[in-house]
Amino acid sequence: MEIQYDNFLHYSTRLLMSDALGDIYVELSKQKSANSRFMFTRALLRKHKMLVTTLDVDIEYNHPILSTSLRQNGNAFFKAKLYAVAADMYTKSLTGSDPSAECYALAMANRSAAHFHMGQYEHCLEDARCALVSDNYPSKLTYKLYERAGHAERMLGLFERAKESYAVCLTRLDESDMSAETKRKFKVAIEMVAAECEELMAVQKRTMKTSAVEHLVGGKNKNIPALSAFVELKMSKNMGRGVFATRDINPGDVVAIDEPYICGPFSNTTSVCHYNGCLKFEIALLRCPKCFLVYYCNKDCMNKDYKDGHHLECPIMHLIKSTPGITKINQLAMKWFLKAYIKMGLKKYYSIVDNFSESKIDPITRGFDEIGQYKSDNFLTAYSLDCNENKISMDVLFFFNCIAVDMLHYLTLSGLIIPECYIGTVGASLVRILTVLDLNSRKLNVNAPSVSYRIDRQLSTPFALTLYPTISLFNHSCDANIKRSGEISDRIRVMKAVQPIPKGTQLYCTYGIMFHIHDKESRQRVCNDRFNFKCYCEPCIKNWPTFLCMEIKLSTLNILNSSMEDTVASECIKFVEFSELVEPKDHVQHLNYLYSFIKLLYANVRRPFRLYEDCLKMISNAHSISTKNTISLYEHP
Ligand SMILES: C[S@@+](CC[C@H](N)C(=O)[O-])C[C@H]1O[C@@H](n2cnc3c(N)ncnc32)[C@H](O)[C@@H]1O
Repeated sequence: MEIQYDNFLHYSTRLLMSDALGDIYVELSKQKSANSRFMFTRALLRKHKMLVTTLDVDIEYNHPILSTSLRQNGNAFFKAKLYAVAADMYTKSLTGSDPSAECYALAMANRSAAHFHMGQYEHCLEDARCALVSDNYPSKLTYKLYERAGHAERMLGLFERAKESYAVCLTRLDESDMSAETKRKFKVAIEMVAAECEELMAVQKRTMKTSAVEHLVGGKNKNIPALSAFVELKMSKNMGRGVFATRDINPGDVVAIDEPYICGPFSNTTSVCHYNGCLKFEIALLRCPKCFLVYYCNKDCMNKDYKDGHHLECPIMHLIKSTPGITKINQLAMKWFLKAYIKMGLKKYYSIVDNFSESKIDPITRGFDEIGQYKSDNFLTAYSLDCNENKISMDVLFFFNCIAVDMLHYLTLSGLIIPECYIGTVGASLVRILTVLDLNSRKLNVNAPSVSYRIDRQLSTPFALTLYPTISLFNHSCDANIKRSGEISDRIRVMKAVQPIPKGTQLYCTYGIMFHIHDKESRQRVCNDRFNFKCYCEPCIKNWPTFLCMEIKLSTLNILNSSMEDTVASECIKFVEFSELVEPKDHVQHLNYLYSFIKLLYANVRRPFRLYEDCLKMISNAHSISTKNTISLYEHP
């Protein structure tokens, strides 16, 4: 099996070097419960001194005299209008100073001014914001930073934000040591630019596109509010629980609108707010002034995150980032654990995870609350999602236990107090959280122009990792009949039917593998290696050919209903003409035509059939640009 975890051999190699690897996997498999597996692993890592003993990191930077002199050199270059050289000097000054010291904040502020003069408004904002969160920036100069931030925002077209910055600037004027007359003139100038922003905002509003609001077909499901009323949960022999249609569902129908239970940044992204549930894009985020590793769109998110657990996570961020496994999953697991633990308190958290026993629950009602509701914002719903804890091999399970031991140990060093009698259960819960995320977490990508402020800065990479508990109920098919709709950066995820789904049929999404692109062997390998299951979808069972080997012409072999042959043949000719004439960006305007064509083929042609797959692709692509992210989650007509 291909291992996708970083540093997978980290723990086993260290044990091997201490001559202690022995029969560890056999011993682990003998442990009767998840708690005892965790305690066994913890004892082993402790015995072989594999746990860190201190949170201290050796960073040698605090040369205030050198820093100050470099900054003063920078100021001289700045005065001579040599802004690039000045910025370089300020950077050198920053390198030598303690991030919590005044000289650091001053160098940052001065560099923001240099960036402004070079027309680098995004960098200017980044630096200005960084100086503003410092407790040591002189308050008599704060108005200047807000003025500069406002100017940079105005240049970037962020008029509303600029107006806010100017407003704060005016409130900080009293702290300045300007003369009364200078202050008066300064105030008039700021009020003028703020009024200009107001006018530009009005123009922006007039030219903004109106957004569509999505609704679940048939309204909300009574028991699973993020799903449509036209579906139900049912068990199937090969796939466990799954979502089935209780009425005919048409292409374009919305079948799920889900919000993440938990979400976090994808690796070191610095353009999206790290606070769970925000994920707002910003040009210049605020950095946590202590760990410098977490970014926020504003102070409110920073404060909320601190309360949700960042105060415990902050001193150990550098350790979490270097823990083996998948860093972003480890980080998300830590976030999830702290959020739940802090919200519920130790006793309640302990009792919930201790009472949870997957084997004792009816699989169909797993994750439902006491009043029969399955809600994506509920801890137990997310916690009871399908995970591979009982399917993964012992070496992988040992690896996850080691990560959980490390993470819990960091937390105790960071000040979390967990009595010894609770450690086994709490540690085992962390292993479960890690495995749930490993199977169910999804990437949130970005490649849409609307999330990038500059055309030349368009991104196409994952920016967040998320867990959607209701969408995780959908099983996979290499021929998905539902797909996500809207921009791929939308936090609220909308799933729409892309094919007809007759009553009684299962709704399938894709876990990233599609029959028309990947052959059966490679699909089965990914399902097995990445998700630990053997795929039982129709294309796998019937070994459907990939796109290039697919039937392209109509014949008696693929026509299901001979009385419809002529109609289907003439519609196919029209469709080919359509594909040649209409550009992909315009398919969205022809969705009703595409829906009717795919319905005609679904009823009359045996699959796989090339034109059906072409039409399916067009529908999926059109869905990905046909909606915008103003979606009301729990409101239906
Ligand atoms: C995200 S969960 C889907 C919901 C899950 N069936 C449940 O009972 O809650 C993923 C798991 O469903 C099963 N599964 C999903 N798609 C499958 C497929 N095409 N063939 C076989 N099993 C599948 C596998 O056990 C997989 O680990």
